[in-house]
Amino acid sequence: MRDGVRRFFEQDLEVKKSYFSREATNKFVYNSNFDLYSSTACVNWRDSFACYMSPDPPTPEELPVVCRGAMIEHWKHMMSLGALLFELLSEALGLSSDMLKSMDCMKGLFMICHYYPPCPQPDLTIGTNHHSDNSFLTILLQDQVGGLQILHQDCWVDVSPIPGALVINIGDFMQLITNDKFISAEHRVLSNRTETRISVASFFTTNLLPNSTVYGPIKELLSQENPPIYRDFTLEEYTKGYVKKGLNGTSHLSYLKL
Ligand SMILES: O=C(O)CCC(=O)C(=O)O
Ligand SMILES: [Fe+2]
Repeated sequence: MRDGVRRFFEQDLEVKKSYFSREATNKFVYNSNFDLYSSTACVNWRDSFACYMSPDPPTPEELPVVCRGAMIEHWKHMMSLGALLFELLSEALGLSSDMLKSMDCMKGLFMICHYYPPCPQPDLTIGTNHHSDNSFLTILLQDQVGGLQILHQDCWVDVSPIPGALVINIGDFMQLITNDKFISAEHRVLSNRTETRISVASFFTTNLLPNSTVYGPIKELLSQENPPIYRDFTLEEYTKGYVKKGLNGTSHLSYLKL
């Protein structure tokens, strides 16, 4: 998969250009900084391409030839791993194992592939600014370069790459529906001077696709001692606000606080 991502970004510029778009609901888009024009957040040192893989998978022809096989293969693995993770998380909440799946938490899979070129002055920029993901869950594949950090007790901690390992992040939607039982992971990516870094983030969300499903804190998790913290929302509504705010280091969760 990482080789496929590299092939896409390192191919002929004219071919790459044909995929460029800022139309966020297009099935496949290639651009730099999705929030470049929508927010005042600082610009990040990376290019990305993204694709809506579920619920309506692209035809192979809709994907770039240099990475289409890898993307389809990776997506299938993400769907089966996602199913297992949602079952385990449901059980961890004391709910029936199919609860999160039955709420359509894995209806949408939005795959984002990042390419972080080396930066001559890494201290003056950042690869990906401080944020938590607008997903239920994100499965992240990173290469061996490093740079990913997670915020733990107000300190940035390196998430050092482990060969063969994936990073699983709880996203904002999971925090919202579990009424803070699970907390979304705040993270960022540093730039480096010498090496290109590649990562693939598989977001379980329908993102900006029309989706009228209304989510809110799961009733079974609420009680008199644990009243709802958040109001109901749709994934589309949340994501629109999230894109507008951009990756500016502040959480969008407070927007839904009761
Ligand atoms: O490149 C990475 O390791 C992280 C990317 C990321 O945080 C994201 O796509 O939300
Ligand atoms: Fe992220």
